[in-house]
Amino acid sequence: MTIFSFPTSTETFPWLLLLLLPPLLILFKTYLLPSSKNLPPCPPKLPILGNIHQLGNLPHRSLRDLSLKYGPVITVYLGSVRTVVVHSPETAEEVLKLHDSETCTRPALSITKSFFYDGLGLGFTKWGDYYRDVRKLCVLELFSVKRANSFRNIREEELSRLVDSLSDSAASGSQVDLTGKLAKYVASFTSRMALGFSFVGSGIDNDRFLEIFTEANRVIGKFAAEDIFPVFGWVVDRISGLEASRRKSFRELDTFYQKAIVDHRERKKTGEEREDLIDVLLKLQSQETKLGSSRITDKHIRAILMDLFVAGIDTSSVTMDWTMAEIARHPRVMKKVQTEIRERVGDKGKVTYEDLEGLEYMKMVIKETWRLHAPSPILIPREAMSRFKISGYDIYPGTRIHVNTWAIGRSPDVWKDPDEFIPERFLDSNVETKGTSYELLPFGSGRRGCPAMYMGLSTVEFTLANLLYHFDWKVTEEVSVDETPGLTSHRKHPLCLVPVNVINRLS
Ligand code: HEM
Repeated sequence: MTIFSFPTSTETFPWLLLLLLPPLLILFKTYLLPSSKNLPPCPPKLPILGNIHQLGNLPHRSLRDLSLKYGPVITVYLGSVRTVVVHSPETAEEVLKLHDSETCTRPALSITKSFFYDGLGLGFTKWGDYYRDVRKLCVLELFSVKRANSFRNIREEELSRLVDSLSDSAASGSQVDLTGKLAKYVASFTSRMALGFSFVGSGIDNDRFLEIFTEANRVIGKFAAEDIFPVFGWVVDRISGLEASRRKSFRELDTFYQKAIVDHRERKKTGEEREDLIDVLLKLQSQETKLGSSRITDKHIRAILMDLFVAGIDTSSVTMDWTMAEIARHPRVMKKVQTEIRERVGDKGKVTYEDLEGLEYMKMVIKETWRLHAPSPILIPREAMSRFKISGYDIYPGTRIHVNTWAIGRSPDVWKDPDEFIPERFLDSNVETKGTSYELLPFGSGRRGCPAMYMGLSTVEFTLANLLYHFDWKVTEEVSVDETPGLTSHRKHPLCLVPVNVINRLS
């Protein structure tokens, strides 16, 4: 009898099976039995479509409704893509703080390829060394407090132009489309800051730029079939024309940015001293600064400009539009905020940056507006990079993760009378907007939070304070709070009000 002999294949099989069983079971459980995972609850889904049919026209609202039934963390399948959406401050904190380092990348979306230079910018770029370098460059060189303050005079000039045009309407007693005026004002100010000019002489005037830009925002906000059905969705996007309209918008903006870069280089040769954001980027280019493993090229600059325009214009202008709409709907608030501003500023003839510090009620009005009308109702998607838990549920690598900030702002578990506009709720409250109070996240939070908060906030406060200081606002028709779908929450109908001149300006 041999104690040990080389086993035959028939002998080996049971032993091999026994040895391989545990890993095989783990593989089977992990990949072939998804239903046995402890995933966040998922509403009943359809084959192929998943839960798409339940998202409706305004997904932040439909998802909130689903979360009322299934809980604050839900799974929805966008076609074949597993997506987790969180709806409470606690679960938002888990995603944005506790698991920030595991969720701070972006999924590979088709818009990144066709519109955001395949991830050379910031907002849609995957986490990694390259992203960290671009973010650092933007935070230190483009969006710092010092840089934002260096553009104060531009903002003042643009505001002065806006107030002049509103004064003309006030003199004739005519109604103005304040939504349109605010959008143009922010676009002018942003382009002067970034490009040094307000489109004049660029072959594109303000109106044309806004047209291209509005169209760009429209196509960016659209669901692409490719992002839902990665294998064949791109065919649908071609047939539906989405891909073509994205490319058209992209080409127009790309050409425009490149022309601005070339013009800047030419101008530099004449020795003209000026420092807009393209100048800053060109200087870094000439110093051979690196982003990831590559030196800064013109394409990097165009990608950063795209992010700056897409992320910076809409968010600021919709905030002001919603705030003015809510103020117009609430005469008590209008009176109170105007009294605060006028008492503080007196007969100086304009609100200065120094005055903003004391305008506590106005700041509450803005917070209340953000609570009800989150500028990004659903934050830009994150993607899980490892396996972890949220509220005890398993989250697997590759899962898309969304934070529904709109739902958090409207939650009766967090806010008393959540659908009412009551700025006083922030009196003696320590809820702030910079990303550490998870019940109010207008700028997002964590590693992907807005890098230009100071710039955005100072534009909003300075502009609103001046509009409310200079004018009373007569409401001649019902102010609607209907929204349109998209990445940023726009009001559906333009805000039309009659300005009444009350403060004569100092020149
Ligand atoms: C009131 C004005 C603004 C609001 C409410 C706002 C809000 C936001 C929000 C919600 C995000 C997404 C955060 C996330 O996904 O967690 C974001 C990201 C971003 N914002 Fe802002 N923003 C404002 C102004 C600006 C301005 C003026 C700029 C630039 C000029 C800007 C540039 C960006 C960029 C580049 C990102 C992407 C960050 C990343 O993914 O790393 N924002 N912003």
